[in-house]
Amino acid sequence: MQAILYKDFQQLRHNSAMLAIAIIAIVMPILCIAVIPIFGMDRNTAATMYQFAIITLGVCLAPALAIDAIRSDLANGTILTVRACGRPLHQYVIAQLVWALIPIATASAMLTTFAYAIASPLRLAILTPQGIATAFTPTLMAFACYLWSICVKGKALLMTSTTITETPHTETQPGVNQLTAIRVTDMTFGYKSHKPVLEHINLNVPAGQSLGILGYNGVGKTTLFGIITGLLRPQQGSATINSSVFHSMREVFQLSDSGNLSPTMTIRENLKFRSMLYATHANPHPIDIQHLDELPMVQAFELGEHLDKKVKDLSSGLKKRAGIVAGMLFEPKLILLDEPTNAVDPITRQLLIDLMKQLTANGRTILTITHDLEYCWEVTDRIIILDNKHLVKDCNINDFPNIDAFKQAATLGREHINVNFGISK
Ligand SMILES: Nc1ncnc2c1ncn2[C@@H]1O[C@H](COP(=O)(O)OP(=O)(O)OP(=O)(O)O)[C@@H](O)[C@H]1O
Repeated sequence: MQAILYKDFQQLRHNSAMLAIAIIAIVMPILCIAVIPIFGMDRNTAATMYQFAIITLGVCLAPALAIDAIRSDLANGTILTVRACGRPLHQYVIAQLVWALIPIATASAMLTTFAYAIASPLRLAILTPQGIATAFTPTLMAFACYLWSICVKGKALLMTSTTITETPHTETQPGVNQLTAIRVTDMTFGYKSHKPVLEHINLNVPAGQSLGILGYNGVGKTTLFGIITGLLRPQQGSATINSSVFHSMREVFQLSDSGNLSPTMTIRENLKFRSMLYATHANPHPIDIQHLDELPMVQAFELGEHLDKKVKDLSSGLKKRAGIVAGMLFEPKLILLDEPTNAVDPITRQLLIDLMKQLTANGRTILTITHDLEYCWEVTDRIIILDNKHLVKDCNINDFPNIDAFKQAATLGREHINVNFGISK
């Protein structure tokens, strides 16, 4: 809960528009009450000013706290991070409720006390049931905004489910009894009920394997990741992560497009937020926040000089590097990477190849969605290809005599040669 409140506070602090609204929400009502004794207002005018002050507080502060925080979390992958740290989602829901209600309830109580103390015409009005109800109006508005956020904006959040469960052993090759890391069984999924994106997918990923997931744009690769991590629910069949291999979601890292980083926070603040989420009684400081620039992973990806930059001010490649480092620092055992080499420079790409080879040698299970066939050739043991809603190819990298044969298989023999673009000579 402390981590979520820390993140909400940092996000508000860095969002100048929201911060300005929050300051207006506090200053305006104070001024409205302060002018009552200065102008010697009568009881009726003072009561109107008081109501105006309270409504201003609610209208400005309630959406800024209750709606903005949850909407940002859904957009930037914070929900993924919260799930990945293995904490139950209800802790997130409660933390956001505290963030939505406590500051506004405190501000209302202080404003009412201030009005009672300095505006004598208001004293009787404040002590009536109607006066007390008025004082609670901003809190009720914040609660309504919070419910709206959770039910409408946060629907995706409520739909998530845990896919970590006991999965029986299977023989992946005759005579080889290997632990299954991920099993997808006869899975069908569509964003609309009668329009499947993936149909009857069966997939068994043994623990310790590096699997490449290939396929044309829009074929459903990212969707498959969403189903495996429980962010999307299959319409038919199942997808499970084996709890005998991965004990909780904190051992699972998924690199999403946003890198699961809050764009308004700096890399350092994002790492501190994650560190707070991953903290346990036994290990209260999973990473050394004070000496981040000395961590080998931070040094390897040359992030030291960028630690105090806001994520939204980073280039796409740096964002990707920061996202990878933010996940890897917590030593995940199951790594799901969505186009890791997208937007990175050749040096970082080579760094990623070396890192993935070391992690595979170290027994980690890695699933990589990629269009970078040379990267795939270097780091994966096996590839699957999705096409036209189905899993159409499943083979070991060793099955190909050379990279050209691999590339031809990976593109399903659909290279376009001598295409007419209609460009006039
Ligand atoms: N939230 C969503 N709502 C509705 N349709 C969606 C949603 N997300 C993805 N889709 C659709 O589902 C299909 C599969 O999308 P997905 O992102 O899984 O493809 P992909 O294989 O990862 O593509 P790419 O290689 O371009 O990243 C696409 O047709 C896409 O338009």
